[in-house]
Amino acid sequence: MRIVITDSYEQMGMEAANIVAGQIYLKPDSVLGLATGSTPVSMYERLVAVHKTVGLDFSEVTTFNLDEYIGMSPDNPQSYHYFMQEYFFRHINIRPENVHIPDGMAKDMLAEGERYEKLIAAKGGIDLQVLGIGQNAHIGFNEPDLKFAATTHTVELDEETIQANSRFFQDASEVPRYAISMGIKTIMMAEHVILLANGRNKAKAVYKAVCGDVTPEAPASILQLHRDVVVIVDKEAAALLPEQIRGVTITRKG
Ligand SMILES: N[C@@H]1[C@@H](O)[C@H](O)[C@@H](COP(=O)(O)O)O[C@@H]1O
Repeated sequence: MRIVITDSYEQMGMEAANIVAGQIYLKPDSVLGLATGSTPVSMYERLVAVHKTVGLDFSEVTTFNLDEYIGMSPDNPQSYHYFMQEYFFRHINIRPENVHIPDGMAKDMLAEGERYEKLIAAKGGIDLQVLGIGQNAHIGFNEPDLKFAATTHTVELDEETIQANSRFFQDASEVPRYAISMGIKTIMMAEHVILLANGRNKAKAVYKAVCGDVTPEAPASILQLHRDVVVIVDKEAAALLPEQIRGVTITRKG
């Protein structure tokens, strides 16, 4: 794991965008795994800016999003389909047919999970996966569990996640109880991974991901077993990392 601690949320996004842009520069037909939530917004803003200023080309890029709420149609402003259009896809030259997000409206979620996994495999797997992290150390919507979930599957959301995500809804009762999410194995099979976090409320989860026991009770901890992970966190989210780790990390001024 390489840990990058930044001074600000914007800097965190910039560092992540640089890695994504470098990936596309080296491999224009890259397959990206993408995340939603407030964390990656500064990364998307930066990528859009790089696209507009120096023409970062997304025309050959394929994307697979991590997850979607079950029962949410793509035109619902709370859906992850809508989020991705709003913050990223409508601002860049990606081809609509190259954009993939699990279908939260599918009749058969088992079949949808299988379809999604086959699509990823048919594209040769994910080159670079971007992740946020939940306060309970979930990645995608893989909640703390007794085992690591493998492939794309239906998840019952934890109360903590429902409460955390209720800020995007009128109130917690409107937050869907179920989601469809890439599994831990899907994520771990990606060639490169970036984990992003900002804010003091993520410090405990970041500590578990980087320094805690590898356990399905803290799903992000599995990333310690991945061969190429960059953890990019602002200083608030890095607050609980021990000095010796902080001592060997790059602290960028932003
Ligand atoms: N399923 C998403 C995750 O992919 C995201 O990383 C996480 C953190 O969200 P945020 O970035 O808004 O804090 O929770 C959501 O529930």
